[in-house]
Amino acid sequence: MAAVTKPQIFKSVLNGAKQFSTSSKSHTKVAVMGASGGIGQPLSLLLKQSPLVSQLNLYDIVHTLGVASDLSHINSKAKVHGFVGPDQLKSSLEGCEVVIIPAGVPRKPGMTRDDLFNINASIVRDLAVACAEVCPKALIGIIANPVNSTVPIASEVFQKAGVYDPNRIFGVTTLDVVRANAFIAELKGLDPTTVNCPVIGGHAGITIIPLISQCMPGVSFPTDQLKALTERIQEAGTEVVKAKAGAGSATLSMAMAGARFAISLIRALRGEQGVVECAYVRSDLTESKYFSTPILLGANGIEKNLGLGNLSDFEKQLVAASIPELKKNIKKGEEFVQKN
Ligand SMILES: NC(=O)C1=CN([C@@H]2O[C@H](COP(=O)(O)OP(=O)(O)OC[C@H]3O[C@@H](n4cnc5c(N)ncnc54)[C@H](O)[C@@H]3O)[C@@H](O)[C@H]2O)C=CC1
Ligand SMILES: O=C([O-])CC(=O)C(=O)O
Repeated sequence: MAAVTKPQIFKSVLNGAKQFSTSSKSHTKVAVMGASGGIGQPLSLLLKQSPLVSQLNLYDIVHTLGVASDLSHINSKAKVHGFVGPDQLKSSLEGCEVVIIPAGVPRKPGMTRDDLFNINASIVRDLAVACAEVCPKALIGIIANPVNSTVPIASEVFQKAGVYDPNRIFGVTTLDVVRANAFIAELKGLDPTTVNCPVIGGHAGITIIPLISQCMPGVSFPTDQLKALTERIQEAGTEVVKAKAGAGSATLSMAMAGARFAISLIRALRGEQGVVECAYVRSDLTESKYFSTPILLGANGIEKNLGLGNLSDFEKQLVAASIPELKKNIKKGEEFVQKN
């Protein structure tokens, strides 16, 4: 596998503008759909702080005018506009080059991400219909769960509308990488901002596959510790759902991960070379039609899929185990759009 670049750590989320002296483009209009929610608000705050964002459109079915008013008092460059309710959906997307979608209900203890399908599938479908009509060329990052199905849903919607470009639709799995980095650093006593562990597959349970053998800097663990660490990364979302005890799932770490991903898309849009993030995308690298791998980002979204790299036997087993689950999740999403 080609080398994964140094992780786009949080510092660069805020200071990224310094890296853009070669770029001709200086305006990036970003929409956050579901901007009033647990993820939407801190994600919008982080994007408002980024000098790379010139306009931030906040869409939700409730409360966006208040969130937009609040954020607009921050003395950073981005102009903030609030849009509320379906009547303002299309105008919220006009001219947007990056659209991030955290709209949807979160889990409660005892639920799987797939249990969110019945509510979130139609939310993502309706937002995707609007994107396909208003900003079909935007780079779209889908946070709403179940990501394994919502990305195929959005893709089918774009396909139906005749504007599908598989290079522009991403399932945001950055939080899995952020967690893997944090947990590995904790176990090895490393500076967490210097660790980069690719995480491939999907975004639910056994489909989350950390490639600890490809971690930079190199680390190794005895077999039992490797298994326990892998399972902790796979179940980290559930760890937060349990700790929040009915008050939702990860919001703050997801906001940071979502901002990192959005800023990476913008950096690539602006012509920066070598921007790499793992993301769940249309893929022909495995038997699963969508699969997360490290992606070299460019002005048109996926510049190059960097692939799975050399897997250990343990990781090969994890990939094999994930495929039937991914196929099931993907089929469910595709059939939802075909039937509805
Ligand atoms: N990809 C990932 O790694 C992660 C994904 N998630 C997912 O993100 C989603 C959002 O989580 P939270 O922000 O905690 O939930 P939340 O309930 O706090 O916020 C969701 C927001 O979406 C809005 N919304 C509902 N229907 C909408 C529609 N049709 N159009 C626009 N906005 C709409 C709600 O009004 C609310 O403000 C959940 O599905 C959760 O499972 C959460 C953490 C990590
Ligand atoms: O676990 C959840 O439901 C939310 C999520 O996707 C995560 O935290 O990874």
